[in-house]
Amino acid sequence: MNQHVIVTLTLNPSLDRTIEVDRLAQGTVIRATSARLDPGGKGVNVSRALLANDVPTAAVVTVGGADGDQLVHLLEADGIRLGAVRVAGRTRSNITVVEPDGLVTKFNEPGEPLSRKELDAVADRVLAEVEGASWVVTCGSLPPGVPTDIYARLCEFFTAAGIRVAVDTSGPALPAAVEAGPDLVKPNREELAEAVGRPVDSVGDVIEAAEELRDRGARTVLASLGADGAVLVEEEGVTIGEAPVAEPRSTVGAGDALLAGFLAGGARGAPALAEGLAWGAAAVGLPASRMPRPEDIRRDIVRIHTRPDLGRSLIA
Ligand SMILES: Nc1ncnc2c1ncn2[C@@H]1O[C@H](COP(=O)(O)OP(=O)(O)O)[C@@H](O)[C@H]1O
Ligand SMILES: O=P(O)(O)OC[C@H]1O[C@](O)(COP(=O)(O)O)[C@@H](O)[C@@H]1O
Repeated sequence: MNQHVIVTLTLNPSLDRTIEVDRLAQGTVIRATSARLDPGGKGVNVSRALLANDVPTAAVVTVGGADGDQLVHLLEADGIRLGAVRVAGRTRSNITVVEPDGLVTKFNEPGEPLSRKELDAVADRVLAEVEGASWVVTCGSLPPGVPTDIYARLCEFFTAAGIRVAVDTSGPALPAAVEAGPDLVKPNREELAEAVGRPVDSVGDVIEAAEELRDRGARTVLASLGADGAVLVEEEGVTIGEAPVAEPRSTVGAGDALLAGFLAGGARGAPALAEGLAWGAAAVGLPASRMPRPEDIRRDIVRIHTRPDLGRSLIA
């Protein structure tokens, strides 16, 4: 029975290698103080977070080469319901360097091209998973050469089939998907600014940009703003909140945890934004891209602003 499963699609997943260093300095040899390997990619992380919190999920991913085998191995070890589509190109590795104050520097590989036949196989695999699903979550960057409108086309297809679609992507794929009328988009500040073609410097700017994406087709916009929390703009109005983290450990995957918590909250009838903020904050307090478990999540730190200051400048 597939009822209420949240299906994620990651066309460009990764092995996420995270190293912690005392200080990042270019042109020197730096000894890492710790190293960790996680399965990665935005949809993969959303599924990992949902699974860790007992929300039914399935992850569809492309996998290639020995690194693809390792990705499958890591996800199977986690117990994720996996739709792995074998492709010719090697699965990429993304490297994150974390400094003691939680400052993150990321090196994301572009990934390898997917052929038309491989894309058709991915679409077939998603179709096999989605029957009766509550959401399809299409996530992450597109590998080189993949048509920019692929998320838009998937969105039109699944929306017509009565399945809600969430999109978390960057670059030209985001505005293209917005036009296709997804139920939810989750841009971060940079992605939002790029999508509207102007800077987003204050909470008021975020709301204006999110409203523009709604005018263009997105039903709901969940804009994530790092340490500034998140802004939800939907038909019912605007909700703004944050969940402060005293000692950030790693922000990698925080956006994915926010999105997973938001979807899980909605599915459980809990206030979705508050749940997303609690999951996002919990992810920030954990090393590398570790996804929070129930015992990591503190709902008491979430603040929903009833009288937000719309002129407030964003932190960074
Ligand atoms: N330094 C931080 N302190 C507290 N929460 C944070 C911090 N960084 C990120 N978050 C939480 O994680 C969410 C996603 O982070 P953000 O950087 O906006 O997204 P992404 O990871 O997609 O770029 C934020 O909306 C917020 O809830
Ligand atoms: O597809 P992209 O944009 O290159 O992002 C992939 C990376 O994003 C992550 O999903 C982390 O996401 P965020 O830090 O943006 O929340 C990593 O697991 C992965 O390495």
